[in-house]
This record gives sequence, C-alpha cells and structure tokens, in this order.
Amino acid sequence: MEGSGMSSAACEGLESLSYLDLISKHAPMECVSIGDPEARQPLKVYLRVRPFSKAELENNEFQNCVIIENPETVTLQAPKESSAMKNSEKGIGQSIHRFTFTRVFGPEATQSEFFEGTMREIVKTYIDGVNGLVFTYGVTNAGKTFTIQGSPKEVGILTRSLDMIFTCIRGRQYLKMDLKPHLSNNIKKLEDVQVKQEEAIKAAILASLKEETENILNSPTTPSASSSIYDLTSTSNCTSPSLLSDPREEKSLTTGTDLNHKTQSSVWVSFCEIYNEYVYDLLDTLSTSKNQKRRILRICEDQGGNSYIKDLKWINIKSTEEACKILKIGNKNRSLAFTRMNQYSSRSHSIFSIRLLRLTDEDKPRVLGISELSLCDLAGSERCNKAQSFGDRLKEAGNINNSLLILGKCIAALKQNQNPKMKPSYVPFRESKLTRLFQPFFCGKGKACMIVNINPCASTYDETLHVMKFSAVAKQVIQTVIPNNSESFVPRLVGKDGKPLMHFDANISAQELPDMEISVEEEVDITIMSHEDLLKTTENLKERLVMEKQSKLLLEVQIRKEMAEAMFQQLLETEQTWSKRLEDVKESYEDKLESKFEMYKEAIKKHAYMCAMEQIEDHYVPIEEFIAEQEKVEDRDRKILQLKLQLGEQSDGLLALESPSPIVHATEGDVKPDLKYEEMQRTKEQLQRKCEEQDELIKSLKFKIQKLNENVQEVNEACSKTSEENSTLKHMLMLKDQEMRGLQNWAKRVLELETTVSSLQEELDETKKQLWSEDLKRHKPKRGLLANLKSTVAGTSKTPISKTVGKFEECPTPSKLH
Ligand SMILES: Nc1ncnc2c1ncn2[C@@H]1O[C@H](COP(=O)(O)OP(=O)(O)OP(=O)(O)O)[C@@H](O)[C@H]1O
Repeated sequence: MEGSGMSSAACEGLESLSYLDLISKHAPMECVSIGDPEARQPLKVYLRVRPFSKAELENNEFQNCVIIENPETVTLQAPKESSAMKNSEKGIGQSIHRFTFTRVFGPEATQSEFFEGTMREIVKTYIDGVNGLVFTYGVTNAGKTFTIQGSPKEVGILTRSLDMIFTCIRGRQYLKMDLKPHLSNNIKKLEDVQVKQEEAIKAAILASLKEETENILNSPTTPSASSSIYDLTSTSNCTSPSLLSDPREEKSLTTGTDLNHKTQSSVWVSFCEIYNEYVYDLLDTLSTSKNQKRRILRICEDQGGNSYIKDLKWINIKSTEEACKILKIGNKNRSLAFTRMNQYSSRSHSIFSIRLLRLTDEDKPRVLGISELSLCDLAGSERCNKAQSFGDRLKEAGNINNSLLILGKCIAALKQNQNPKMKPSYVPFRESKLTRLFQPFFCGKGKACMIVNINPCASTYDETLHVMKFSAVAKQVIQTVIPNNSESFVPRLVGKDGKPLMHFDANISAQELPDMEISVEEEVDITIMSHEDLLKTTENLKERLVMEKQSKLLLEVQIRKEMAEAMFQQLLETEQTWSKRLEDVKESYEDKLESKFEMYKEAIKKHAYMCAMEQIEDHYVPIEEFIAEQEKVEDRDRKILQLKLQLGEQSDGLLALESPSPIVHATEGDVKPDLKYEEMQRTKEQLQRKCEEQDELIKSLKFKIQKLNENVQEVNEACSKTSEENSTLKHMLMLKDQEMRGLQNWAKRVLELETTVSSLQEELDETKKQLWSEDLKRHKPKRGLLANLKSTVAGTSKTPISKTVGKFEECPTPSKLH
C-alpha cells in the first residue's frame, strides 16, 4: 500500500491535536494483549470497481484511469483534466498511484463471486460467535448500495449473508419469540404479553409492506423514487431456496460451525440510519406516515462501555424472505435523494444488523452466546460542487463528509497507536454518531471489514483517489478481537425488569455475576424498584459519584499535564515542519523564478535578433545583384574609357586634318576649297553630336552613379551594424567612389578638349580667311601643284597654329604619304 498516500480526512486525523484516551473505558485495540496471534490481523479491505454505465461511456468517462494489475493491486492513472494531473504537472504529487488490497474485484465480478471472496469467511465466523462489521466506503454512485443490497436480479451481500445464516441454522431454529436481544449485548426473557406485543409489531411492519405493495399495484402512476430502486413488489430474490453457489456448502457450513445439533438459533434484525447526525429507526411504523415527525433515537453505552441504540426495534425473523421484506420496508423509509451524480443517492449511513442468539436445545433453553453482524452502507463521500449540492443536499453533504472525516481520524489514530514508539493518541470515536456505533468493533468486540467501492470514471478521479488513500491508511490498522467470553462482552440474560436472570446464563455461575447494583444497566427502569432499594442505590451512587469525582479530578490533572506536554511537543514539531516546508517552498519558488528569468532573457534575445533580421531583410541587397550592378558600372567605365579614346583619336584625326599642311591646303585651296570646308563642317557637327551624346551619357551615368551611391549608402547603413563583411563592402564602395570621381575628372578633361577643339576650329577659320585674302591679293600665276604646296607649307610653318599644335609636327605629312 502506498506509504505516502493518505486521505485528507485521514491526514487531518493524524494532524489533529490529540490527547490520551484515558477516560475511555475501552482501551484502543492495540492495548488489548491477547496471546492468540490469529486474533491480531490487519483490517481487511476489499476493492470493488464497478462497470461503466452506457451513459458514462457515451460521455467519454473511459480514460483508463483504473488499471487492475493483479487480484491484489490496482493502479490509478490521473486523467488530463483531473486536479491530480494538474498538480503533478506543477511538480506536486504524482499522476500514477499504486494501491494494494486484501483483494480486488473488477467490473466483471458477479455478486456471487464478490460474496464468496469477501463475506463467506466473515459470515462463517459470525455464525461461530464472532461479531462482524462490514462497511462500504466510496464516492457517491460508486456501487455501495448495489454491493450491499444488489438489484432484484442480482442480490447483494446482505441477502446472501442472511441466506447463508438460515441455511446453517435450518432445522435448528428457535421459533419462539420470548428471547430477545437487549441493549448492546444482552438477551431479555419476554413475558407472554411481551411476546404477543413483539408478534403484533412484526405483523404491523410486514403489513405495511403489504399495504405499500397493494398501493403500488393499484396506483396508475409509476413507483416513487424511494421505492423504485429495489422493487417492493418483487420478492423473487428472497424466495429462492438458497443463494449459496454450491449446495454442498450447506452441509459443510452446518458442520463447520460451532452450531451442532444440540444448539438452537434465533435471528433478530434491525435497520436504522444516521441522517444529518440523527439516528432514526427505519422500521418505525410511524415513519411510514410522512406527516409525522420521525422519532430520533439516542446512542447509549452499557456498563462495559459498548454503545447501542436505545429503543431500536429488533424484529425476529424466520427466513431470508422475511428479512428481505424488512429490508424493503426500511429502504422505503430511507433518506434517498436524486443527486446530479446518482439518481437514487443514499443521503444517510444505513446499518442493517443481524443478531444471532445461540441457545441450548432444551425445553427451557439457556443462552450460549449472541453475535452481531452489521452491514453499513455509508453515504457517498462527495465534493459539494461536483454533486451541485445546495439547500438540504448541501447540509446532508456537510454532515456526511463530517462523519466520514471523523471516521478517517479514528482510523488514522488507531493506526498511529499501533506504533509503540509513538505516544498513544486520542481516538475521536465520540465525535460522530457513526464512529460511536463503530467503536466496539474497532475495540475488540468483533472483526471489521471495509469494502471500497469505486467507479472508473475520469470525472470523479480526484475523489476516487482520496477514497483510495483513505483505504491505504485503513489497511494498516491491526485488529484485535477479544473473545466473546471476555467480561466486556459476556451476554447476560435479563428479565422483564432488566435484572439478570442467573439461572438462564449458560456461561456464568450465579456467584460470578457482578453485584446487581453495578451490573444493572443504566437504562433499567427505576420505577419498578422499591423505596428502600432506591434509597440504598442513591446512597451507593452518591458515594460512587464522590469517588468518581475524585479520581476524575486526578485524571484531569494528569491529562492536562500530559496534554500540555503533548501540545508543546506537537507545536514544536509543527513549527519545525512548517519552517522546513517554508524553506522548501521558498527554494522551489526561487528556482522557479530563476528559470523564468532565464526564459525571459532568452525570449528577449530572440526577439531582438528577429527584429535585427527583419531590418536586414528590408535593406538587404543580394550579393549577386550587387555584383551585377558592379559589373554594369565597370562596363560603363569601360565604355566611357573607349569613348574617351575614340574622342582622343578623332580629335587627333581632326587636328591632323586641320593642321596647316601646305600640300593639303594647296590642294584644297587650289582644287575644292568649298568642299573641304563643308566636309570640315560636317565633321565638326558630327563631333558636336558625339560630344552631346557623351554629355548625356555622362549625365545618365552620373545619375546612375548617384543612385548607386544612395543604394550603397543604404546598404552601408544596414550592414554597418551587423558584420565585418559589410565594412569590406563599404571599403569597396569607397574605392568605386574614387573611381567615379576619376571618371568625372575624365569627363572634365573631355570638356576641356572640346573647348580646345572649338578654339582650334576658330583659329582654323581665321587662318582660312587669311589664306583666302592673301590669295586674292597676290594673284600669283598658276604654278605647279608641288610648288604651291611647298610655298604654302613654308608660309604656314611660321604661323601660330604650327606653334600651338607643335606636337603634331611629326605627324606624317602628305609628302611623306607620297
Ligand atoms: N458491480 C456493478 N455492476 C453493475 N452495476 C452496478 C455495479 N455497481 C453499481 N452499479 C450501478 O451503479 C449505480 C450506482 O450504484 P449505487 O446506487 O449502488 O451507488 P452508491 O455508491 O450507493 O451511491 P450513493 O452513495 O449516492 O448512494 C446503480 O445504477 C447501480 O445499479
């Protein structure tokens, strides 16, 4: 069983401040030392997992939350939406829990298999005289009532137990009603009148069922909620001869038990409920009338400290069928309600008890023993919000949860008290009606056994986990059963006045009986005592009261002292635990904060990087594009260079043409001076056009260069932030800039050349004019072409043009060309 697993109720039980149970008449179980090791056994805890209903399957409740590993182990796996899963994701608790039980019954287990695996042994020992308490624990709608009472088709453990009892005592039943269970553990010898009264009560109760049945049969409407769960009209489940799976068992049972042919048995049943912390008799005929207020019953204690319900009806039954009828009448009175989680939800804890009187087989039988088997169907533990409780339902839920919480505290305290190293802790049995009634069973009066019912639905996982943790604590409780012949549980036969009838007691002689005044139960009717007896009793009681007061005072002092010590110790421990927890929490929060801080840092870094990348992307010029642009620029550079060269060549050509070669001039002058002029004009125009084109080209290049510069600038700006690569690019661009400036210089030079050309052109014009006028003045006779050229060259060699373009003097002359 999970060591750490513990229900909140159980945990609170352990954590609550406790004091020694010194005033309790019964020491807790672990204080009772019994030699027989058989008597000390861990509490048997059985688990039953109910199958899914159709509606649950449709609602996607199947999420593999409950896994049965083997007949003793079950694993709970938290579904996504559960608090357990959310907590485990936060690092609190786990999402998988493993629990072990005395035995685990899966959804496929039939009622018969369940009975065989759990109750058979208990009923057997019960028939042998050992008291038994069986209680079902689980969330609402987990199958508790189904397990105890079953359905008309599949009866539960209660009917099966009754059937087993009647099978065992068949043929040896004590049919008279004159011996009746009394108080907690006694048997009352009834007078004839009382017997008649008993018969009348039983008849009235059974008649009420008949009435109800007739009403139902006559009613045109459907059965009421309270009666529909277990069909009142049907008695089929009770009329079967025997529910025992194997008929051979009957024989073995009758011989295997203490009941031999010389004994007789009488069976009496009672059925009550604890609703909102009040005990009600479910067999109270008055209760059937809805207008009348139900009678509240008191829980009392006998001399041995055993609690019992005062005035609870005990009905003698002769068969399982009769018992079933009684059960049905009780169910009719039970507090059932429609809740969101269960249509017929038990809003109370119900206890069906069977007392078996063992008598000698004589005309005047003697009492051999009495044993009690109680089956308690606890109300479902539930979360108020889940069940959508309000009003009466909320109040009920509060009371249910409170009594279950105290049950948890008792179980936790009992477990703690087993540890000899720990200080015995107070077991708060008296804090709820339920635990008051359970107390004798947990204090050695009998064997207790717990049936844990769970449903495998994902939506109730958290509650189911609590139930499992509770059962984990319960399973660790060691039970010690005090034999029935021990003083506390010695059955006594009393007369109608409540005084013991010594001659009927089988086990105790008259001398062994305690003093009458002491042994008489507190509940004895004092009106039947004589005046002297009363005075004597009062005196005795006064003396006892003084003595009791003194001893109580001493005890109180001692208790206070021990309590103070215990409280101080506990406070110290609590302080230590809390400071440790505080430290742990602080540490874990610090860790969490640190990791969160790191996370945010990373996120900011990432964000900044993303922003930078986006910016770069906006200004990014792919390298290929850049190279292409570069190439274009280089291409343009080359073209400009070519053009410049061409221009230079053409200028040279022009100069050469325009140089004052005597031959050319002579020829021109002699042959076609007009044509030459026109030709020069055309060349000039061509040159001018070319110059204009160059200008435009230069302009467009300049524009492009400017654009490129801007682009480069932008690229530079974008890239300068990020990498060294950009700086090299910048460097390259700067170089390019320089080159561009060189080109501009070149362009300037071209302009200069143009001006030179134009000035040359002007000079040329003037020279031509001079030549022309000289020619006209001289009127020289026509000489030969060669003589003319020579004289022209000789004449022009002294002109300023020859000086200006001296560098062209070495150019091949037309004579050289010859
Ligand atoms: N083993 C089972 N096989 C088939 N049906 C079952 C089984 N156990 C329970 N059921 C069904 O589940 C439903 C709820 O069962 P039941 O009324 O016994 O729950 P409960 O735990 O007693 O609830 P509450 O605490 O609200 O009274 C019923 O319809 C019942 O028939």
